[in-house]
Amino acid sequence: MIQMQDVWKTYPNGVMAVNGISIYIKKGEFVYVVGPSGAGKSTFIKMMFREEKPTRGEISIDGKNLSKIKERHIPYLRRNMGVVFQDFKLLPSLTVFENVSFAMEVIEESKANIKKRVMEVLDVVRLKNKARFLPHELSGGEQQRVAIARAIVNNPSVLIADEPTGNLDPETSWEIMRILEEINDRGTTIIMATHNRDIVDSMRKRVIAIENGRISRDEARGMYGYES
Ligand SMILES: Nc1ncnc2c1ncn2[C@@H]1O[C@H](COP(=O)(O)OP(=O)(O)OP(=O)(O)O)[C@@H](O)[C@H]1O
Repeated sequence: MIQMQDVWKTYPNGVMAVNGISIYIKKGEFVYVVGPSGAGKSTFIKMMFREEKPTRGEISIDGKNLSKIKERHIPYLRRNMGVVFQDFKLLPSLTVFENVSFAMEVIEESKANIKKRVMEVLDVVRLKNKARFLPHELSGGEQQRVAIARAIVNNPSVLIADEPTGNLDPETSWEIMRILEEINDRGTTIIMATHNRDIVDSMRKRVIAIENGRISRDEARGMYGYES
């Protein structure tokens, strides 16, 4: 569960990126965040995993107030939140397997358990057969699937994706969307910022539209049991 209460963000240069947003996202929801370029979508999303701090207002994840989490506890918060970006952000000198296992909470885990879990998530993204490949040996869609595997390897309750299909062709984008839906079906909350109108229009999910740092629309789009 994610809750924002009258959240504002002004950057040090004076840009007012988010201007009074309040939202409630239930566990297991799939939410699109849409809006014009510069509307504040990334800022809104970055505050959820404390990449940016709000200037004002409160954000809580699973009942924990983010502003009260001490710096040294942020890695624990991040472990419960997977993040996927437009540009994949894989480590170029590590194999697919290593990129995913690197993100794992390895303390007290046996090598066998790590391998089992990594192969499990590579199976989810259908890349078990490319575990030994390096990122540059993969297509863009495959690289994004590795990034998704890395994001879910610690079983996060929330997966945040900022323009995950931004660098991909339509067909590859649909492949990524099918994988995200599958992950959502298993109970992970998904929050995805996107400019892809086709995807938003054809997958019936909640849509939060942001304009000038405010919510201009919040529609259930047929999501059963949710009223906006
Ligand atoms: N680190 C920063 N410092 C100063 N201003 C910033 C910073 N990051 C973003 N901004 C500004 O905040 C506003 C909102 O930016 P943000 O990246 O949140 O928008 P966005 O909706 O994600 O845009 P896009 O769709 O183009 O990615 C913009 O005016 C942007 O220039």
